Amino acid sequence: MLEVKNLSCGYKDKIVLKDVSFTANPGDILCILGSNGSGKSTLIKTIIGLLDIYEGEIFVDGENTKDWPWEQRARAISYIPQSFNSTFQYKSIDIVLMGRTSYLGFASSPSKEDEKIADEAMERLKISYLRDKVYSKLSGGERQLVKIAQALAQRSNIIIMDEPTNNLDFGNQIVLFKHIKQCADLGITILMATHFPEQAFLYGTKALLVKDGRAIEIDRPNENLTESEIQNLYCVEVKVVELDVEDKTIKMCLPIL
Ligand SMILES: Nc1ncnc2c1ncn2[C@@H]1O[C@H](COP(=O)(O)OP(=O)(O)OP(=O)(O)O)[C@@H](O)[C@H]1O
Repeated sequence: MLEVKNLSCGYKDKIVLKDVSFTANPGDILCILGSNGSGKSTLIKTIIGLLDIYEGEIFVDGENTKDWPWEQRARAISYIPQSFNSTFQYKSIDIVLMGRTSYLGFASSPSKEDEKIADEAMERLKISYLRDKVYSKLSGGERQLVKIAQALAQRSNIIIMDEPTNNLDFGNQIVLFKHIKQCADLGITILMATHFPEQAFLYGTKALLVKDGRAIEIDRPNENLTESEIQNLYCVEVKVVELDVEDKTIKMCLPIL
């Protein structure tokens, strides 16, 4: 469980977000929405400890993370950046094994047990066929799946993704969301920044709307995220329509040109 309380964050000479509070429980998929430059990545980088906190607190399972060493943070929270590539000729399994780094002693290499955990993570995502392929030669979608396997091998209860569907084709976006939902069903807490309100409608159990230095938490976006909130967030006219598909009502967000 991740709790952010009255958080202010930003850079040396600039506060980007003020007084942000939200909670993400096990199994939640919390979609962070906001226009370019609104502060989504800044918030994520602060949660994972890459940026210092100005004010406020971040709790994981009730524990304040302020003085956590990096290993403890890495075991609790996995981070999948917008794009990750490697100039080294790492095999995919090596990238997944990097998820075990926080469990290794100084200068020690992964054990048989670490390899087993990494292989299991790849099997769970049905990507064992990528095991010995060179990571830098995989497609964008395959790379995202390998990074999710790394997060699973890390055995953290929280996975944070910055625009995970960036550069993915329509089919691969759907495949990726199947896997994200699987992780949430395992009780993992997912936070993801996205540029698509539909992803919040379709998959989000919560949404966080980031605008003008503030963030508003919305529970069950499919029911509670409104057309006017989306218009206000992106400063464009949109229409939210409802479709009955099988036994569900699904919301779509259409631009008005
Ligand atoms: N290293 C930095 N130093 C100072 N300001 C920065 C730095 N990185 C980002 N910013 C500024 O912080 C603000 C928020 O940027 P951030 O990258 O968090 O936005 P974002 O919502 O993730 O944007 P996008 O959707 O375009 O990825 C922007 O005004 C940006 O210019």
